[in-house]
Amino acid sequence: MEGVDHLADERKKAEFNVEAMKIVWAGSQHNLEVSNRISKLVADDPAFRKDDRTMLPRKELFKNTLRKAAYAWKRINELRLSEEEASKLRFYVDETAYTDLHWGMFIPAIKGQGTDEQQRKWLPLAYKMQIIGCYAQTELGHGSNVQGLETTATFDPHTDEFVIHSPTLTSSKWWPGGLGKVSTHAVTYARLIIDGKDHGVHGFIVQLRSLEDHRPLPGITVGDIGMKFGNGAYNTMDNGVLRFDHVRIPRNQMLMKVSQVTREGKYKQSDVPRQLVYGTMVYVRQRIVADASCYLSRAVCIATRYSAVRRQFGSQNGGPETQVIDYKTQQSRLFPLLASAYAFRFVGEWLEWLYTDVMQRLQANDFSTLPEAHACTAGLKSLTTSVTADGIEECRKLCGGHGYLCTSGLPELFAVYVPACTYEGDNIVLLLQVARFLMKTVSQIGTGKQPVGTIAYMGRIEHLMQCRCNVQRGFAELSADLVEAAVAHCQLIVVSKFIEKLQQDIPGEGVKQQLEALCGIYYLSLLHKHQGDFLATSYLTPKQSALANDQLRALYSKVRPNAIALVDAFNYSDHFLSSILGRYDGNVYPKLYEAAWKDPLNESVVPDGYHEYVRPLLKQQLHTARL
Ligand SMILES: CCCCCCCCCC/C=C\CCCCC/C=C/C(=O)SCCNC(=O)CCNC(=O)[C@H](O)C(C)(C)COP(=O)(O)OP(=O)(O)OC[C@H]1O[C@@H](n2cnc3c(N)ncnc32)[C@H](O)[C@@H]1OP(=O)(O)O
Ligand SMILES: Cc1cc2nc3c(=O)[nH]c(=O)nc-3n(C[C@H](O)[C@H](O)[C@H](O)COP(=O)(O)OP(=O)(O)OC[C@H]3O[C@@H](n4cnc5c(N)ncnc54)[C@H](O)[C@@H]3O)c2cc1C
Repeated sequence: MEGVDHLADERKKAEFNVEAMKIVWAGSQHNLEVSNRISKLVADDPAFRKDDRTMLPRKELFKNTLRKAAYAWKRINELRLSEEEASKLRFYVDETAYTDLHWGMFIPAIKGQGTDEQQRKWLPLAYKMQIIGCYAQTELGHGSNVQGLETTATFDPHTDEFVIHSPTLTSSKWWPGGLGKVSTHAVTYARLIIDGKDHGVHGFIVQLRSLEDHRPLPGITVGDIGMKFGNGAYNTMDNGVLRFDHVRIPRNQMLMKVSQVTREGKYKQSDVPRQLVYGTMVYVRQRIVADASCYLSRAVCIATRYSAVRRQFGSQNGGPETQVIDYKTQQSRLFPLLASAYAFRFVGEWLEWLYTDVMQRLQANDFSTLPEAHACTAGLKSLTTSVTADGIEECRKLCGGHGYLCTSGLPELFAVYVPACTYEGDNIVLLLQVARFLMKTVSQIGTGKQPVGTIAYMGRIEHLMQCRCNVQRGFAELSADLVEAAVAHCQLIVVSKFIEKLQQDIPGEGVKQQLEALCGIYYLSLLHKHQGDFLATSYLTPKQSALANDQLRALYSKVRPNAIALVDAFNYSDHFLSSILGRYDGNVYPKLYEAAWKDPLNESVVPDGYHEYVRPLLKQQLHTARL
């Protein structure tokens, strides 16, 4: 029935002020107001339609993305949107595009690694989109091992230029988003060679395509790497391949904040750590953590609403069957994900603060917190993206068969999100970085150095003080266990930031109580999952473990009547969710039925191909049957 809210009874059960929770989720009243305004702007504009995305062939899909990106830019300028509003617009348009890499990596790379003079030259062009850039680091042969990159940038003192070259097939740049078909420029990572000496990997601004006719410049071979996983999804992006054949660029196009090459060909390093060349990755990892809660909450919103609509078994005296959300098994799969969405929201806020703090310290030449910032961004990126990708898939299963339909919104959401476990650092490779940081900390505790920040707790673990460890010895052999330790460390950060959030003043009737329940679900479900470890190490007795499980079940019951309101607080429009199962009004069945008839296969009653391939079979069967 149109216009009826099938979830109205569920909404009436809420024991807290949903509007106040919306503010907590958005971060502030101001953020909520901007979100509401921009979300409506996008939803009301047919140019941002996306319900046909999974059905479009690649070329059409890609052209459509180009159209949307150009239109979004036009609207940003017409409406004079601020950076914050433009970024919200990109969020609600909800289509991965070359612009993500231009704004998200190309510009930050120039800002972070370019000198003031370089920034003055390149940033105004990039801000006006008079040049479009990408981040060309990964090669066919190496992604994780950045120091293994093979592209060379050889200084030619006669012409005061670098010669950028791809010496092998495996040195071809491979994967950069926006590179395949759109970017005019790339921040390209290459080994700096001066006078035969290899100075390691550095960033260079290289023009790839003509600003007149968009054709590749001499010496450049460039194209798209082909279709990726899923329909629609990440195929709106032109991930590219790029080869250089002795391409010359002026010396001043090496990004020279961290190290410089003089006119005479002298290599000089600033006082800043060379790891700042990796700074763009730290920035983007932080952004990815902030985004994880958005993707997870979206899937959880769909699965929660549908679980309240869907009924199976349990009818008494001809009454309605049981809502599947009332099954404890459904709750034990769904509610920890709901709790994780909130937990990731708060840890994302904290990480943004940490990143800003580190950047301010770097400005003042204080590099002391850089290793911790690297460990936190790498570890939390790994944890939150893994849980989110697995969580989206779990939400699909929680929706039963209908979750497998593209109209549920979940298959595309999974396909577009799952590469986050790989890009910006493979999740295991990143956890190994955290493990290395933890082992270094243990070795420093042994020398009497007190750990601070997110590792302060290690100083309170008695037996660690007696440990003497060499970071390398046994590291590879024990790396699988060390990765588990790294995950546990990151989970501890998430839990402690959730608890810190609860210590703040949180207005709104019942809001804090709901967040306390979610926080409990978050840590108790982790405790439940890893109870074997806790029991084996005697951190818990079997009795405590059983009590914790009782408490977890009690919290599921506490959250149950509030579940719909807790996902309403994410404040997602139907346009943004793009899911029949997750509709705000819960009017699922008529809309599923209606959508099926819109599928291109149903445009004709007899399908194309029937006469060639089906009818001959049927005729043959008829003949056999007569025999
Ligand atoms: C139109 C309107 C507006 C629109 C707005 C749009 C906004 C968009 C926002 C977009 C946000 C997101 C977009 C996402 C798109 C993503 C697309 C994907 C991009 C990519 O994937 S880019 C490529 C990423 N590649 C990687 O991540 C590679 C992973 N590998 C590495 O990071 C490293 O090489 C390594 C860490 C594995 C290195 O290991 P190792 O060889 O041991 O290291 P070394 O190089 O020798 O260095 C050792 C020491 O350095 C420390 N270290 C390492 N990394 C860092 C770091 N990043 N920061 C600080 N320190 C670092 C390391 O710990 C060692 O220290 P130690 O010697 O132990 O003290
Ligand atoms: C959708 C998408 C977009 C991307 N966009 C960009 C972009 O814009 N710009 C760009 O430069 N790159 C981009 N990339 C590339 C991306 O950054 C790399 O793919 C990523 O860093 C992983 O590197 P890899 O492919 O070399 O994986 P590999 O390192 O080859 O990983 C293969 C396997 O080996 C394991 N492994 C690797 N090293 C170790 C180790 N030391 N110890 C234990 N196990 C290990 C990994 O865990 C993994 O299981 C993108 C990738 C994707 C999928």
